[in-house]
This record gives sequence, structure tokens and C-alpha cells, in this order.
Amino acid sequence: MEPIVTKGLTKRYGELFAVQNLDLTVRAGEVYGFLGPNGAGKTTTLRMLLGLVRPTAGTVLLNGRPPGSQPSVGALIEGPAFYPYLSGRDNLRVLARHAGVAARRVDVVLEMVDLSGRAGDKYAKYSLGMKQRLGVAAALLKDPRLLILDEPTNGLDPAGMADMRTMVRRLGAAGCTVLVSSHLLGEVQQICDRVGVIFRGRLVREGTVAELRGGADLRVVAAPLDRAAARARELLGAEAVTLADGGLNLAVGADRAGEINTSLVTAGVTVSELRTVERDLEQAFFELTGGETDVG
Ligand SMILES: Nc1ncnc2c1ncn2[C@@H]1O[C@H](COP(=O)(O)OP(=O)(O)OP(=O)(O)O)[C@@H](O)[C@H]1O
Repeated sequence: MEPIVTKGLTKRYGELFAVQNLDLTVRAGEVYGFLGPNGAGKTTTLRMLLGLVRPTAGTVLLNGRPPGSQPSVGALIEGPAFYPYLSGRDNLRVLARHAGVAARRVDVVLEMVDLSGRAGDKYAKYSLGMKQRLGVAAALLKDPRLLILDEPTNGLDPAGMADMRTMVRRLGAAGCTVLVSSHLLGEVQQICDRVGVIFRGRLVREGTVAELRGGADLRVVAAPLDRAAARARELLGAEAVTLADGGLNLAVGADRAGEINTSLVTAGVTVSELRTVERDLEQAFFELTGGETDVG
């Protein structure tokens, strides 16, 4: 059974469709990146997944059941409320008692988020990254099979972000399904198996990081460039050829490199460079959202 399936999920606020007709599937055991610029509808979607916001239309199934109080789902959706004067460990003990979770689980989750060494320190003394990780620890208390994290790296310094990434990867490797939202491509690119891109409330792409990148381009530097461009357009079609940085970017696979080289040389073009370049996710994201990103 899939941990998350939404069908036609929609939330309207007055005239505004915060989320529109969203079909999302998160598979068991994967780390799924929910990527989109600020205001794209990520938080609204996650709130609907957790049953905190009522959809205008559409359905959500978590492990085959409608959202609600399911022990198999943990979430960090907004800064969790902790007692500043209690230690991290004591804060978790309070939560564990409320949730009916055995006290010994507290040290297990502290270890999972790499806070064991600082568990006795007062929450007020924690860095933002440690506070966020304690929030994740709280979400893990009930040993959920599905973890939903809303922008867990928001506001963190690079070291805090790296710690959070390591932690999410480790949870994924341990068999937990994780849905993590972000407006930062780099984050998602580094930790996620699959990515869904949301823009203006709609899911505009879904796939693996590699699929989203759309494969590689061929980069050609040649002279005269105009003749090279004309020949490449004849061979590959105009839409596959882009002039950039004093060369050509060709949207074709590396398997055509030899053929392209021969064709250019035959046309009297001198080829000084011909190599494959990976398109990065940032470029794909930029194209999908028409440049309206908050790429960090
Ligand atoms: N309660 C609400 N009432 C009216 N409009 C809302 C409400 N909640 C969200 N919106 C609007 O819905 C859109 C999507 O917001 P949402 O918070 O889901 O985006 P987001 O992708 O999570 O962005 P961010 O990263 O900035 O939180 C925004 O235009 C927002 O202003």
C-alpha cells in the first residue's frame, strides 16, 4: 500500500487556488522531495495530508486510510512548541508521556537525530538546527512509517542544513518513507529519490532527479559558429539547438556525438570542443516555473 496517494486534491481560498487538482503518489521507503517556490502551495498540501486543513475537493489516503490521528505518520509542519527551560530529553519525555509512548523510546529518537550528546542541555540553549532536529525527534516518537517534514532546513546555516540532510538520508536508509518539502533545489537534489515540483498550486513535474534534469546536453564549440548552428539545426531540428556562451548546446544524447562531429566537419566547420554536460535540476526547475523561483 502506498504511504501517500492524493487524487484531484484541491484547496481554494476565495478566488485563489492554493492547491489545484494534485495527484501525488509517494512510494514506500522513498525520500520524496516536494519542491516549489514560496507560496506554491506546499504547506497547504502538507496540511491537507495531515487532516489539518479540509480540502475543497479531492481525496487523500495515507497507507490506504483517510488522514487523521494515525500513529504511523509523524510530522514536522511548523516550529514545534517546546519548553525552553526543560532539556531536550525532558521535553521529549513530556511528549512521550502524553502520547502513551514508552520512556525508553526517547533515547532512541535522540540518537536518530544525533542529539544524544546534547540531550541534557536546556532547549533554550539549542541552535536552530538542534531545535529543528528535536522537532523531528518528537515526530519520530511513535515510530512512524511515514514522516512529513515541511521545509526542515528553513533558516538553518549551512552546517545545520548538512546535519538535517544527513539525518533525512539516514531515516530513508532505515526504511522510513519521508516526504520533505523545500524551495531549495540543492537540498532536494542531494537527498531525494523522487521529486514533485509544485508551482502555483499545480504539480508541474514528477520524477527522479535524473528524469527531471532531462538527461545530458551536448556542448559544442566550433567555428564559424553560425555555420555550425545552421548545420546542427538541419540535422537535429531547430528546437534542439541553443546558442550559449560562444558555443552550441544541443539537446540530444551523447550517442549522437560522432554523427554530429562528422556532419560539422563535412560542412567545413572546425570543432574545437564536443562534450556532454549534465543539465542540473536548477535549470530544469527554472524552465518549469518560468524563472519564478527562490533558488538558494
Ligand atoms: N488560510 C489561508 N487563507 C488564504 N490564503 C491562504 C491561506 N493559506 C495559504 N494561502 C495562500 O495559498 C497559497 C499557497 O500557500 P502555501 O503556504 O501553501 O505555500 P508554500 O508553497 O508552502 O509557500 P511557503 O514556502 O512560503 O510557505 C499562497 O498564495 C498563500 O498566500
